[in-house]
Amino acid sequence: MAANWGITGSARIDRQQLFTGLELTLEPGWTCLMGPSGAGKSTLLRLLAGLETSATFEGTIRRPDRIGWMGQTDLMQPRLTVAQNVTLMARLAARPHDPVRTESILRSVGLAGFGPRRPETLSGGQRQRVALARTLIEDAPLILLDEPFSALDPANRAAMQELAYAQLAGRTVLLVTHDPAEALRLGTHLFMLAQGGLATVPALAPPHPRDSSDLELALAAGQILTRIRQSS
Ligand SMILES: Nc1ncnc2c1ncn2[C@@H]1O[C@H](COP(=O)(O)OP(=O)(O)OP(=O)(O)O)[C@@H](O)[C@H]1O
Repeated sequence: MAANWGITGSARIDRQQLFTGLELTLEPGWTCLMGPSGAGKSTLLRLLAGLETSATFEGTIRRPDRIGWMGQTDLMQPRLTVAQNVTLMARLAARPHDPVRTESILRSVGLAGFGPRRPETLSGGQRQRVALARTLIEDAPLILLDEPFSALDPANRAAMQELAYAQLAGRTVLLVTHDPAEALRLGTHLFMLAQGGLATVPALAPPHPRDSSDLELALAAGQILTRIRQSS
């Protein structure tokens, strides 16, 4: 249940107003946030997560106690094994962690048997799968994703979108992305942050994730790209 999670308010960095009077309430499922570079998307996501930002924020933030986070970099600790990286948050918080569950989650992201390996032996795509496993193991109801697939090659990106969509079923997900096609594949609620405000963008009808070769998706992605370029 998404208990009215979201953000209402205004934010600025020094004299630069990022957004004013913004109201975002997250519905269950996938919400995608797009917009020109520098509009404040990452800042908004970090505010929602309770992470440090350079922004001065006035307003209210409604979020659950536990939040899952996945960014563009996998933040893996090179000296730890894959399994130790997946359970890092539990280790830091001195919470118990179950090796059987860790292996089961690794299997669910296509990394069965990878637990003892070191991060340097993994490809970029495999490292993002570890990052997804680390997000899944926390079992948070709200998941915030900041461009997690953008550094991957197109085939891996499409595979990760589908994997994340399947594995995060039932959660409330907010994805920040530069890629209109990614937003259209995954999102049931799409928004654009531009010129200090939030605008609704029409989403495609279910089923999601949409096929990446979908013609309707390609056309809509082109239109959104034009809109982003016009507002930057
Ligand atoms: N530490 C900082 N000090 C000063 N200005 C900052 C800082 N961090 C971000 N900004 C500015 O705040 C604005 C919003 O940044 P933010 O990263 O939230 O934008 P974004 O929409 O996520 O951009 P992008 O799509 O390029 O990642 C930008 O103009 C940026 O230059």
